[in-house]
Order: sequence, then C-alpha cells, then structure tokens
Amino acid sequence: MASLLHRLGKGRTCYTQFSRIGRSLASEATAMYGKPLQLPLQARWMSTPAGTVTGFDEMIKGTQRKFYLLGGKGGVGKTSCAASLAVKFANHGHPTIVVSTDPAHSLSDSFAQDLTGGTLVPVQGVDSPLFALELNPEKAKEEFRKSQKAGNDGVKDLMDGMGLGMLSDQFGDLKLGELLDTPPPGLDEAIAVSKACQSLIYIFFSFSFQVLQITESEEYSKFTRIVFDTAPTGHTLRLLSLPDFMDASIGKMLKLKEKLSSATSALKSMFGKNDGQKQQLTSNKLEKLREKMYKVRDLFRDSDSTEFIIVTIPTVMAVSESSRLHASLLKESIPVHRLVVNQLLPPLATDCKFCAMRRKDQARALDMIQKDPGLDKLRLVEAPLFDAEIRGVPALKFMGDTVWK
Ligand SMILES: Nc1ncnc2c1ncn2[C@@H]1O[C@H](COP(=O)(O)OP(=O)(O)OP(=O)(O)O)[C@@H](O)[C@H]1O
Repeated sequence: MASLLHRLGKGRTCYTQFSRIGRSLASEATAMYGKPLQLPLQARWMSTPAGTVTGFDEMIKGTQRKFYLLGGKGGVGKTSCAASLAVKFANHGHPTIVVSTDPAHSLSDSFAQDLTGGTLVPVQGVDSPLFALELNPEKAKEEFRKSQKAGNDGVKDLMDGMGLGMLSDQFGDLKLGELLDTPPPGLDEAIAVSKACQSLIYIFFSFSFQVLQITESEEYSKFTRIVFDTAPTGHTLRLLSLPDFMDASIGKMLKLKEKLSSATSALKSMFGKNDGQKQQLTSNKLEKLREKMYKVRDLFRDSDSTEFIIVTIPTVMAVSESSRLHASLLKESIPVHRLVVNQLLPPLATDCKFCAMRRKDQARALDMIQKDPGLDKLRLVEAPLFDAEIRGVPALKFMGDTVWK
C-alpha cells in the first residue's frame, strides 16, 4: 500500500512496452477470430503498476469448488474484474462458471458474446470450459408459474397450506397491483408480507436455487470455480441477507396465520379451513424452505469455499461505500480478504494538470483505505486504468494477467 501511494505521489515512470502488448493481443485475437481486432483490443495499455501480488496462486490451488463473489459500488468495474478472473481461472485449468446476479447484466457486453437467456452458455475462446450464466428474473417468474401449475412445492403451496390461498392465487399470477387496489378487509398485514415476498421470490428463485443447483446437481459437478458478478452494493447485501430475511418473513407468516385462525368466522371462511394434515404439510414445506435457505447462507459464510472480493475505484465516494460494504459483510460473517482498487492512474513521466489533479484525488482515496479500520486489513489488488475499454476474451485475458497475479 505504502509503495502504491509512493508511486502515485511521485509519478514514477513505469511505461510498459504497450506496442508489444498490443501486438500480442492483436495476433492472439486474429488467430481466435480469424480477422483483425477492433480498435479497443488493439489499444495500448498506458503503463503497469509495479507488480503487486494478489495471491492468485492461492486462489487456483486445489480442485475443491470455490466461490468468488465480486461486488461493490455501481460502475467501478465489477463485471470486468469478475470476467477477467473467470477467464484466468479457466485458462489455468479450472472449469469455471461466471454468474451475473445483477438484473442489469453486462456479462454479454464484457465478453462481447451473447450470453443471455438465463441458462449456462459456453464462452468461446478460453482453454478450459468457461460458462456464463446471466440470471434472468423473467425466466425465474416463468419457472415459478410452471411450478405452480405442476403443483410442485413452491411459495404458492406454502401460502395455500397456511390458509392464504386466495392471496397466493393473486400473488402467484403476479396481479399484486390488483390485490393492492382491492385488498380484502383486514388483510393489511398479509399484503405487507406478500409484498416483501414478491421481490424475495424472484431473488430466491434466480439466485439461491441456482446456487443450490450448482452445488447439488450432477450437471455442475465438474465446475471447480464459480465467479459471481454481483449487482451494486445495496442489492447484493439484500441478497446475502436473504436467508435471515426469509426466516423472519416465514416467522411473520406463521404469526399471521395464528392471528387469522383466531379471527372472526367470516374471515375464517374466506381463508378456508385448516385441518391437521394441512398444518403438517405446511410445517414440512417450511422446514424444506428453511433448510435450503440455511444451506445457501452457510455456503457463503464458509471461508474454505467462499470469498467476497470488494471492487472499488480510488475515489472518496467509492471507498466510503466499500468501507460500509465491508462492515456489512463482516456482520453477515461473509469472508472478505481482498480489495481490488480499479482504474488506478498509471504513473507517467509527466502529468498534465488534469492528470495531476486526478492523481492527487486518487492518493487521497488510497490514504483513506490505509486509514480505514477494516479495509486496511485487506490484501490490495491493484488494477490500472487501461486506455481502452476491456471487451472480449483477449482483452479480459490481458486484464486478468495484469491484475490477478
Ligand atoms: N481498469 C479499467 N480500465 C479501463 N476501463 C475499465 C476498467 N475497468 C472497467 N472499465 C470499463 O468501465 C466500464 C464499467 O465497467 P464494468 O461494467 O466492469 O463495471 P460494473 O461495476 O460491473 O458496472 P455496473 O455496476 O453498471 O454493473 C466498462 O466500460 C469497462 O470496460
């Protein structure tokens, strides 16, 4: 860290032979795609920060499955860092999946390949199998509907079993607006719960079930590295605290059910009767749901299998958010060891006034990291500001080789 501040402060000259890098990237991509590159991939990298060691050797050690979640403030480079890490894992022999949990996906843009569709899509141009998955809330909705029609276990069943069938019918068909417009009398609380449940179901379907599928199904068993490109901080924190949130929601539902069963006979008839068998079914389903939630929660708290990598840029705002994110992750007991500082201005022999000002700003932000009681304990991964957009496998490979060392 001190050396980084020193480099930024002094503006020590450290040019790379960018023409060499540009040439090697260009020939690699020409070989891969059979045609010369578009401008961005041929563009040169301005300079290299003197080598930092991110502990990549440690990250590729072993064939036990490992999960890396990359997260941070919007626009700091989460996707680029996640995609470049996934490419590097694959090129080091790890069958890898890169999963986007951000509803505004950009994996396809980053890889410059169509990876949409909500299913595993093979990424072209890497040595080992690399698949991408953009979690698709629309697809999750569809699956939810299908599971309802097929009568499978699901939230509708759960709510039915709890005597909230009428509510779940409307909820299941996603006519929440209608329900809110004409709430049955006395159901304010139920609506509040169902509202919370709506967003929760999609997150639960498109994230937790996917995670469980990856961990439990045969189809995914060959993958040894799973890299998550997460949504900006707030969304990701909600996602990670989902199991506890769901637990609390289920608790609320049970309380609500108790209240309803002791309410007036008119209300009781509205919800139908609950016999002992149904009660048992409900408890079993709740237990199953709880088990799933806890599995996901435990997985992301297990430091042998999971690491959350915070990505930031050297600005006061981004560092402040990273500090809060780090504190929240600690509170959730999610292991964090590394902090990527992306878009660091490369040291140059001479600075224009603009660059000098930006460099000063970056030095101030780095100083903040150094003094933050939390971030200061993380291993710093330095990622330079490249002079071209990072798009496509050759560029991601180049970024990976530069950053993950
Ligand atoms: N080190 C870098 N040098 C140059 N450009 C970069 C660097 N890192 C990221 N970029 C560019 O910045 C833009 C945003 O990056 P990216 O999509 O990875 O960020 P993000 O944090 O995932 O964004 P969002 O929060 O919107 O999902 C992209 O155009 C990417 O190519």
